[in-house]
Amino acid sequence: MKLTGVELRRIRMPLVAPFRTSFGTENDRDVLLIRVVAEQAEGWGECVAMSDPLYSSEYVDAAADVLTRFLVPALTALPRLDATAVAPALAKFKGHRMAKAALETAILDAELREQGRTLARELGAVHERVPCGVSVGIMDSIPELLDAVDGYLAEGYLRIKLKIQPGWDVEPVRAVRERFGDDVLLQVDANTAYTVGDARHLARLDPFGLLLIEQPLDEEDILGHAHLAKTVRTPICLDESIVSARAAADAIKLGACEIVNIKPGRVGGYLEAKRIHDVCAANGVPVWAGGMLETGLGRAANVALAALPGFTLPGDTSASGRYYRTDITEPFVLDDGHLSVPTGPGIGVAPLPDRLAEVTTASQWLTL
Ligand SMILES: O=C(O)CCC(=O)N[C@@H](C(=O)O)c1ccccc1
Repeated sequence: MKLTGVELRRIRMPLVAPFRTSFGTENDRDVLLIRVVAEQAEGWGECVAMSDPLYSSEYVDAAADVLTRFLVPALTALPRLDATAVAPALAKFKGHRMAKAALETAILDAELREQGRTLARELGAVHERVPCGVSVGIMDSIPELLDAVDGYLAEGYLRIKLKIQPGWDVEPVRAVRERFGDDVLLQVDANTAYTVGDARHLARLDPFGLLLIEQPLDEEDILGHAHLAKTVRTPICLDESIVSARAAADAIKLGACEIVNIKPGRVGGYLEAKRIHDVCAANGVPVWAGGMLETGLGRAANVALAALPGFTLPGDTSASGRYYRTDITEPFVLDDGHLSVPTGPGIGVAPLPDRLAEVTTASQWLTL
């Protein structure tokens, strides 16, 4: 593929409601999109970095900078450019996996559009629609939480994920179980808010039949999670810790997790995400698709990934309306608790020009 130009497009999308996690509250998303223009087609990628380095070390301004100064120039030096050449060409730059993922996705989207092939097919998808879960933030009160969960269950979500932190964990889980019963698929996500000294406290979640406890400890505390697994019966799932297929293999071998949340932005792109899926499948470890409040662009690609055979748990692949009143693509709408895998070439969706213009805050054209 011959690139003729790359656009860095910044958009601001208000959330339908504040989204609170153990590391902060999001009221709107400042999103960096990448559009690559090749001779035969163009492609889009969404950078999932947040505005502040609170989920991981990455943040949007840094992603825009590293793309402009290092990542995009490195690609223009390549004799032959296709999606599989991107990660090797960028490997010399340390970290910045979300920025790298967005660029690789845009190249992959353009390449697949040129060939008339879908991302789902490219990754090895085996389903045409995927079961959807929903992530529920930390709330000001238990009644407010129960109302939110009630609404999501009424919308048809097949799995509830509750954000937890010290002081908001056992009681909210108990309240949801008491109100909605034992059959609701329920899991919790701590976003690294606990320490291994909290093992006995976290074991108090065991009686509630949770699917998993997601990332209770620091992302670098792999052995801490392995130790925790000896005290807590509920399966441990890792998110922030799993930054590559190698990290997944190590964490599994060390007994640090029984389940993995795969987020393409966190691991450097959809090709690495597929490799993590394969490593987990080889070890009998179920995976599910995580989310980073993506617009319809990232959402489309995540739904394609979630259709791979090893994705046996509902993901955070919620409808567009979970976060945005109006998406920048045709909205993803829940149908009987599922989202359909896009069938168009590439990621299968593109921004609606008028809608994109409404939310655009900046645009930078990188000539190559
Ligand atoms: O449904 C979604 O897209 C969000 C799912 C979700 O809870 N994401 C969490 C996470 O830690 O997994 C998150 C929220 C905000 C920022 C980063 C990550």
